[in-house]
Amino acid sequence: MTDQQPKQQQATTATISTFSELAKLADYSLMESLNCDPDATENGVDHDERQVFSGHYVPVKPTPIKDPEYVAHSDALFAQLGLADSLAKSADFMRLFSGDISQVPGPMRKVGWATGYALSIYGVEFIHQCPFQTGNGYGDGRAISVFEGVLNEQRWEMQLKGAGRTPYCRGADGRAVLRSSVREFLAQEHMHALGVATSRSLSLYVSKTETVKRGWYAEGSQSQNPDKVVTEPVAISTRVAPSFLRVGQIELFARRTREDENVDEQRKALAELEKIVLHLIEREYATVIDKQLSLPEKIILLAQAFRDRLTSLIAGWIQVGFCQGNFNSDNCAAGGFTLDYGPFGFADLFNPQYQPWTGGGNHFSFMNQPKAAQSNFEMFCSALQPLLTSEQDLLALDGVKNEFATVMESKMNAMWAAKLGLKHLNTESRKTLLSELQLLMMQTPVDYTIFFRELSSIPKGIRPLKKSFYTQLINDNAEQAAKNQQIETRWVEWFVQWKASLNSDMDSSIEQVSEQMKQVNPKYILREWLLKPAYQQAAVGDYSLIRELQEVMANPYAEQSQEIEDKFYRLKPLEFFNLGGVSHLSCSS
Ligand SMILES: Nc1ncnc2c1ncn2[C@@H]1O[C@H](COP(=O)(O)OP(=O)(O)OP(=O)(O)O)[C@@H](O)[C@H]1O
Ligand SMILES: [Mg+2]
Repeated sequence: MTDQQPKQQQATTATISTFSELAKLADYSLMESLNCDPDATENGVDHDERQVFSGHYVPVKPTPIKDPEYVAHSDALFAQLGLADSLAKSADFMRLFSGDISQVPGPMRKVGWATGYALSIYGVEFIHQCPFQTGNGYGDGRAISVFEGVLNEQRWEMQLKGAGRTPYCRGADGRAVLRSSVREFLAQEHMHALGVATSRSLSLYVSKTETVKRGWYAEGSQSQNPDKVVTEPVAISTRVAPSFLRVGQIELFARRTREDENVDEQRKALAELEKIVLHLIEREYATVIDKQLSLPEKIILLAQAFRDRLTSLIAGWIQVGFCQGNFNSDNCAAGGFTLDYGPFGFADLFNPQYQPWTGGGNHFSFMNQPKAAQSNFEMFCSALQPLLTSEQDLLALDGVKNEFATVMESKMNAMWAAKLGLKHLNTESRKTLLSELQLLMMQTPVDYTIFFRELSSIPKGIRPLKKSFYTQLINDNAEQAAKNQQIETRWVEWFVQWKASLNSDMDSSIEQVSEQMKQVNPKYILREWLLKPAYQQAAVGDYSLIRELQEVMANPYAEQSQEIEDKFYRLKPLEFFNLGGVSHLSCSS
């Protein structure tokens, strides 16, 4: 027997197969350094909207959904956490993750918590839009964390979404509907499978009897805004991440340091800011920032490390065709991963201005995401400033901030180069190769995923690439035919240039380069028109499409069966163009 075998056996026996074993792993020790809202009721039955003036969190008891039914769980995340699959349908587990925390065994607490955060949109602070005109009403309006603990040597937080009102609910119901919960549940795990950092999906339960009303689109509607009120079942999905700290949260405490003229209040606010920043380091950056360093040293390293993660994240989004849609600072995880799958979308057509959310505007569109991230990063750096006093430290932080665009650009270049199978895009001719490709993709237009996947096979000519062309969208008249001919000629020229670059970079076999390209150019992507039938069927109790999407989208870079290919590796059907709820959507809740 080798050394390896006993270890593997140990890993198997470490599986958590009962709820009480999971509960035993609860560990709130890091939270103890944080401040609880002094005005909160201790048992968390605090569900009315109100201003929260201070403290890092508010104890809140979730409101369970009525008659919960199991919809889905992520077997990939269960395996990573060491949870047995059988738990997902067990009574205790289901009770908690459908919102009933009243019966959990210790050391788990019978109360959850919500956090406040500030909001800035594209670098502009939003304060007066909160119901109290102070900014003290913004925060987790329907997200409630219920567990923090160490599983498989990593600390995780588990957070219910749609578990009822919190003091930050701003008059809303605190619920999430099945439609948006299915979208978020599937997208989170798909994103992980795509290799892009993200919060994860644990479980999804729906109520068999409780519904809420939401504005949505009538069948076949092309309206921009919802034109119908629909009654939808409520659901609770649970997401899991090392923490749910957002840029907006750091901003909130920084803002408070300059709000009050009273020196004592300022000092208190500064202490709260310092605590949340140290907590962020502990939760998200403990492995890269040494505990022994001084506060200013930690802060500069934190800014650098977050910049590194955030720029990689955005390059990852562009790589896979993802548009977050609403990339405000409150939807920007300070750990540098994807958070809040509300108005998101995976692009069918390549369009730099792709923006699935009708309320999002151009500034959060597909290719503007690097800029949106930069605004969030700048707000993050400004929020750290009150903790630095020396000129030298402030200059160092400014340096980290100012280099964002350069770092972002180099990550984008590396990402495009990888998608094209090239080693770099550093020369002028390579840059032209990329810009001409982007222009051609728009003018043709092409399906972003299918194009790069077909290119990854390194074809001999452009014919296979045409599989990605949306020629169906183009009018068939003489003028258009002439244009198409010109575009075709430009494609051929582009292809010849690309092949020449590929050959000049090639130091391994063509098969190896093709294989590498297939590792960054997914074959399967969670398109909105695939999600729609899945949540529609789920609303009538049929979860089979959700299961199928879970399986297919868990292996987005793999070749799968012919049947799967025929069904999922397809251009967007014509009837889905301009369709409300598919091509575009209003808010997501
Ligand atoms: N039905 C609702 N009830 C209470 N609050 C809500 C509801 N829908 C949205 N909110 C709150 O409005 C704010 C903005 O909504 P947004 O769509 O970004 O959030 P979300 O999808 O609920 O949140 P998250 O960022 O936690 O994924 C958030 O603070 C959110 O908690
Ligand atoms: Mg949000």
